[in-house]
Amino acid sequence: MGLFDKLKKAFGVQEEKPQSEQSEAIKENQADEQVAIKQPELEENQDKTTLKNEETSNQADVTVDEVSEVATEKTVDTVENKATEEVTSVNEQNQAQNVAETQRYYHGLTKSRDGFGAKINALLANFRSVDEDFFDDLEETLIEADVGFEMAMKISEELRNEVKFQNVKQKKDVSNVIIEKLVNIYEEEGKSEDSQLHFAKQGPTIYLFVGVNGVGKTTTIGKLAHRYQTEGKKVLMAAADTFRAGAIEQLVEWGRRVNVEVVHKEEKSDPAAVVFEAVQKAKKENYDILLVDTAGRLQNKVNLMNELEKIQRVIVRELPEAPHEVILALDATTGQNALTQAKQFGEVTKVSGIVLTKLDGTARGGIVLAIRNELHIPVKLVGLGEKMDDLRDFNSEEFVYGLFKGLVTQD
Ligand SMILES: Nc1nc2c(ncn2[C@@H]2O[C@H](COP(=O)(O)OP(=O)(O)OP(=O)(O)O)[C@@H](O)[C@H]2O)c(=O)[nH]1
Repeated sequence: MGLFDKLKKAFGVQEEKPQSEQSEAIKENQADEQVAIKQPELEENQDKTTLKNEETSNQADVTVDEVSEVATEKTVDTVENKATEEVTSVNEQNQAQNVAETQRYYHGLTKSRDGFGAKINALLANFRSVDEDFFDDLEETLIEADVGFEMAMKISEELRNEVKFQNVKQKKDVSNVIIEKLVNIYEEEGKSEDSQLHFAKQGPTIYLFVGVNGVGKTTTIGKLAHRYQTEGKKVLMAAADTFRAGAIEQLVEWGRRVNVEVVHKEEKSDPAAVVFEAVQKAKKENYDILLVDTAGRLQNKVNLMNELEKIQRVIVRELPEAPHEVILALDATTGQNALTQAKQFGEVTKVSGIVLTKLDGTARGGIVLAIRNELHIPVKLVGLGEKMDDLRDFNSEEFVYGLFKGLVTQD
């Protein structure tokens, strides 16, 4: 089933209620709805549970082969019950985690969802017939929502065809077709995208963070350090943004807050020297992961390129497979500016993934679609708030649900 069909199926739950009751029902029954959204996964989990139960029960049969029949029945019963209880509890935990994840995305994308919904509704309210003026307005609306110029043109073109072939007759069909196109193009473009964060097979993993000041790079590094530290990993950070004294202090402060050591030197020292020291320490003292903050001065591209090349040379000399990720931090609230920054950074270094920060603070979540369609760099992490655990692995489906929930209507 395609992503849009899943979306329709998931949102079908709301459609059974009258329009006026919907918003109240959404608030009250959010948890129920999240479970409904996850139904295919639930079914899948239940299948797995049955499988596991069958395996456990087979193992139990072998164990009790040599004992008396009565004892056998009792033992099998106990083993089966215990196994079922254990699997059920794992299942419940998974379900709870899925619901929590859906809710995070849903809340984190409130501004974007409302902004996008309002734009589409305003557009639909303004036109009587689907004519050329409508298509002009549609293109403008989509560009304003930051889905990107190319995508806006593509959707407008495809909608023209649908209208021509009479597949679109009513207003509600129009908004469905717009979202269907957005979702389908987004899904199609992401087929070969790898949104996983990669780790070293052995020895320390190194992530290099790039991005201009103020985008939330240091905050992301701090949040990630906290995540890995909580998972029991040995984490180290390197303050290789030596250009600004403030940047060093900020990372040191994060280190204090999350109880992670930070390698740093004085302001204006050679960033590659900081990285060299940090990599040596990570190797010698068996750290699992090293997170490197760098200065993102795009104003002087040649300097930036030289600096990043030197840092990477130092890393590769010590650990030939590293860095395992070069992550570009982009601020979602800056819209198209973020795309421009990504293109410029792409010219100076090979970026393996994007962390899109402050997604909770923007009404233009469409930027995620534009990044995929125009840049082909996977978004690997998203910032959905200021709290430490508001940094999430990017989940494409949750994102689409969170952005379009309530905008799709049933036939
Ligand atoms: N709402 C929200 N705020 C965020 C998020 N990520 C970062 N911020 C805030 O954005 C502001 C700037 O973040 P910083 O980490 O200081 O930005 P940074 O300084 O780019 O990093 P430097 O490149 O070192 O200058 C801070 O107030 C953060 O709390 C997010 O996902 N959501």
